[in-house]
Formats: sequence, C-alpha cells, structure tokens
Amino acid sequence: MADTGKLLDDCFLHDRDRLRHHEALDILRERLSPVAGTTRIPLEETFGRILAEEIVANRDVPQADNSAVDGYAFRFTDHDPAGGFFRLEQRIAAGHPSATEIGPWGAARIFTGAIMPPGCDTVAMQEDCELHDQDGQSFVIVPAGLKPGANCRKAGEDVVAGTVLLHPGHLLRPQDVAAIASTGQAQVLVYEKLKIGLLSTGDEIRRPGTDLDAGEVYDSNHFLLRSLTETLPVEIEDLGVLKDDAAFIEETLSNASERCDVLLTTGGASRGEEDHILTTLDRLGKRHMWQLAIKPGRPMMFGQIGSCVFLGLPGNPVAAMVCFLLYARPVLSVLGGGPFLEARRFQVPADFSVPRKKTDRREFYRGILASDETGRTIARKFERDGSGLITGLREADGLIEVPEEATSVERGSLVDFLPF
Ligand SMILES: Nc1nc2c(c(=O)[nH]1)N[C@H]1C(S)=C(S)[C@@H](COP(=O)(O)OP(=O)(O)OC[C@H]3O[C@@H](n4cnc5c(N)ncnc54)[C@H](O)[C@@H]3O)O[C@H]1N2
Ligand code: MOO
Repeated sequence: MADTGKLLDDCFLHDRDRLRHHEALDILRERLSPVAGTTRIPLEETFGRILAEEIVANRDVPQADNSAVDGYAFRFTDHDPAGGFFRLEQRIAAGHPSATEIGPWGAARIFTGAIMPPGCDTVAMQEDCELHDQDGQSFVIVPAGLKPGANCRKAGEDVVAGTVLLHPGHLLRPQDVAAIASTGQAQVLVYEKLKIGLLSTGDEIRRPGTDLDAGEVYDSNHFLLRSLTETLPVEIEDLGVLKDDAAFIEETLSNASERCDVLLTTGGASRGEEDHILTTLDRLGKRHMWQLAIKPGRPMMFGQIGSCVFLGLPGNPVAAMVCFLLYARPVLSVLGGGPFLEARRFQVPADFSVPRKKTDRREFYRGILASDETGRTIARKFERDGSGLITGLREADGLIEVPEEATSVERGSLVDFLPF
C-alpha cells in the first residue's frame, strides 16, 4: 500500500474535537457582514433582490375612502328616516371622483374602487338593492341590516402615511414589491448581486453532454449548487471543473479570488492526497474552519483568499446540499446584505427509529413528510444513508436533524424537521 509516510494532523480527531454545528453558526453569525455595494434600480427589477434602504410610505394607501363593491353609497344616518328609500343623485366610476356633496336621503350609484362622494359613508351591494323609477326620478331601495361604514374602505386602512414598510436587508418578495408600488415609489436602493465563482474539482468529474470514460462521473453538483445559489441575488461565474492538479488549482483560485466576492467549490475538501483544495486555501489565504461534527458534511471548509470568502463544500452530493443549506445559504445572504437565513424548523413525530446513533455529532437525514391514519403529519426517513444518493434528496421534503447528545431516535418521538 502506498504510504506517504506522513501522519495527518487530524487522523485521531474525534467528533467531540470537531467544531459543532451551533459553534460554527455562531461564528458565522457574529463575524460576517455585507460586502456587496448598493445600487438604485427600477422597481420592476427588484423581485428577489435585497433591500438597502428603509421604505417609508409617503402617503396613505388607499389615498381616500372608496367603495369595496359595485352598489349604492349613502349616508348611514339617513337610512332610518329614509326608510331605506334613497333618491339617486350621482353616478361615480373608479377614477372619476365626485366633489358634489350628497343631498339628504340621497344616494350615489358607485363602483368598486370609486371614491366615496362627500357625505356618504356606507355602501349597499347592488345585488341586495332594488331600483324604482317614479316621475322621471330613479330611487334605490336599500334593505335594513347594514352596519355603518359597510363596504367602504377607509383612507389609510392598508398603510398610513409615515409607516415603515420594509427595513434594509429584506429579501424582496412579490408582495413587498407590490407594497412599494402601492406607495408610488419607482426606484429602490438594493444591494448589488454577489459575484460567486462556482467550481467543481476532481479528475473524474465531467460535464453532462460528453461521454464518460471508466471511473468518471457527471458534475451533478455544479447544477445542484447553481440552482441552490440562484435562489439568492447572485451573479454566477462558472469556473468549470478543476483537475486534481495543485498548480492549476492554485492559479485558478488565485485569479478568481480577485474578481469574485465568494468562491464556492465542491469536492477535494477532505484530506486525501488528491484533495488539493485545502492545501491551496492554506497557501493562498486563511482557513478559518474545517471539519465539523456533523454527518453528512464533515469536511466543510470556510476561509478567505484576500477579501474573497471561500466556501469549500464536500464532493458527495448529499453533503454538498446539506452544507449549502446549513451554512452557505446564510453566509451568502449576509454577504449580500440580507439576513442570516438559518434553516427554519418545526417538530414532527418520527415514523422511523434509529437504534444507535453516535454521540458528539449532529446528524441530518433525508426526511419525507407523510400523514398517519389520523391525518397528523409525521416524518419518514429515507432509508439509505449514503452521501452519494441524489435519490434521497429528490424524494425528501427536507432534513431531519438529530442533535449531538442523542444516542438513538425512537419511533413516535418528536424530531426537528427542516423543510427544503
Ligand atoms: N479517509 C477519509 N476519506 C473520506 C473522509 C474522511 O474523513 N477520511 N470523508 C468522507 C466524507 S464525509 C466526504 S463528504 C467525502 C468528501 O470529500 P471531498 O470533498 O474531498 O470529495 P471528493 O473526494 O472530491 O469526492 C467525494 C465523492 O463525491 C463525488 N463528487 C465530487 N465532486 C462531484 C461533483 N461535482 N458532482 C458529482 N459528484 C461529485 C466524487 O466522485 C466522490 O465520489 O470524502 C469522504 N472520504
Ligand atoms: O459526511 Mo460526508 O459529508 O458523509 O458525505
């Protein structure tokens, strides 16, 4: 057997000596801050971007009291004396407000979204009303039972002028963009997209579209990580697949670190002689964390080359995805100006058991949500643990997290579920 004659400095490392999941998260949460610049862009381009300014409503929304239905507007205090019998005086469509005050026992034909005429405070739906013509005058008969202010939307009932709608660092969702639009703001200050250099490593890795020779595998991780990364506002530079050649890896990483905010690699993270990522990082920059007490994902690596953040994900696809969701996603979000997007969790009863689990490490199983016979949500475990099985990721709805101190998982006990 080939022997390098060198004892690796981590060969006796136990999980209890490795950095724990929460220690790693605490370090990342405390030490990271945004590196992205800011830019003012048109509102239509802001979906999925991270806000860099406070959004304050400079007007009431809606701007004025208006009708919520197609119907007839009247003054509520007139209802009893008029016996619900109102003279039709005006017709008001949306976008065509009337400045004329409604007369005593008078009503206005009104349409959804039209501004209430002066004096009116209540609207009856047209389906509930009857029309009546007498001596060339139209009347509307409004039934009893409406509450004062019914079917009238008040000025400012959605947003009052001066309200802070959104804070800097918010990842803009469709409803946020709509809220900004509703206040009339057309340009928004957001963070620039984070520049991410994405690269795979390994002599055996090939891009789809070419034939495979013996021992080669397709670069599924590139597509996994590209898709995961694109859920954040990023600009991806595809740095391709790096051969296991130390000099070439060093040159590529060194050049890329000058143009990218972040380098995201997959493979070569552990300590085989063919795993050059770690040694290259040590030569070019600083390694801050490596080797976590988790499964899968143990060889996860954090560092920097100059001012470029380095995230070295393991090569096994399951480990790559787990590490991306647990660590890379919050890191990329913070660097891009956003929140520390820690995985959300809820508790569900386990519909599986694990008789023996190693302590001192946190384990993440591929979890499938199902319903039991009473309709209660339960979590199943994808039965095979292999870190190379994309099938488990595909079948799963999320991850089941089992903490360090657990020695087993009993069927029926509550487990943490982290949805994808
Ligand atoms: N002696 C030890 N061996 C290994 C250890 C260890 O601690 N001691 N750790 C294992 C664990 S855990 C993991 S995870 C893997 C990850 O190590 P690397 O990041 O160095 O990954 P590679 O060796 O490059 O590849 C592992 C595996 O994944 C496949 N791979 C790599 N890149 C891709 C890609 N872009 N797309 C699809 N599949 C990819 C690769 O072919 C290997 O099968 O190391 C264990 N070994
Ligand atoms: O922990 Mo590795 O991360 O099994 O796949």
